Amino acid sequence: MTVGVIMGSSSDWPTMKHACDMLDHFGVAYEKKVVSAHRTPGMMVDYARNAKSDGIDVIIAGAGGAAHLPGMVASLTNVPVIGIPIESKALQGMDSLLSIVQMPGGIPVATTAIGKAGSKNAGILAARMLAVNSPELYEKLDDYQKSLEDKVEEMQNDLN
Ligand SMILES: Nc1c(C(=O)O)ncn1[C@@H]1O[C@H](COP(=O)(O)O)[C@@H](O)[C@H]1O
Repeated sequence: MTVGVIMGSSSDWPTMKHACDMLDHFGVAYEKKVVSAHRTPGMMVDYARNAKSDGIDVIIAGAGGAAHLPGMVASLTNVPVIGIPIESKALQGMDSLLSIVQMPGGIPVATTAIGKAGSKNAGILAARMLAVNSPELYEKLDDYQKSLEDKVEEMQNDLN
């Protein structure tokens, strides 16, 4: 059970880190790599074509601007791809979002929100996908959900 975390540039890491933090939290194994559809197209094709045989069950792909990486990877494998739109400087990530979310029918990418929260959710979503075959992981996700309830209760207590 391994997640492949890929990103178009190391400059995406401050955002992508939040997905990895969640995978760490749930004890899900992952590998992380810089792979770019634009700068390393050959490497991207090899990565996506070999993902299944390399034991990768879910791919989390983050990219910013003309964010073609998640969609291109999804076109080359049937391993599910979660796309994270990185918050770009010029257009605040709207360019990344629209590049990732508007896939043509037939090649799905599960697109998250822009930036940090999206990245965090990508990590949780990958864990939820893997939990289909792991009661132990499902239990950890239940515990996490419960911890969110506890946090809200604390918030309420702070208000009182
Ligand atoms: N969107 C893509 C792809 C791709 O989609 O293949 N490769 C790099 N990039 C993005 O370019 C932005 C700027 O990269 P640099 O900071 O390296 O100049 C990054 O957000 C990266 O994801």
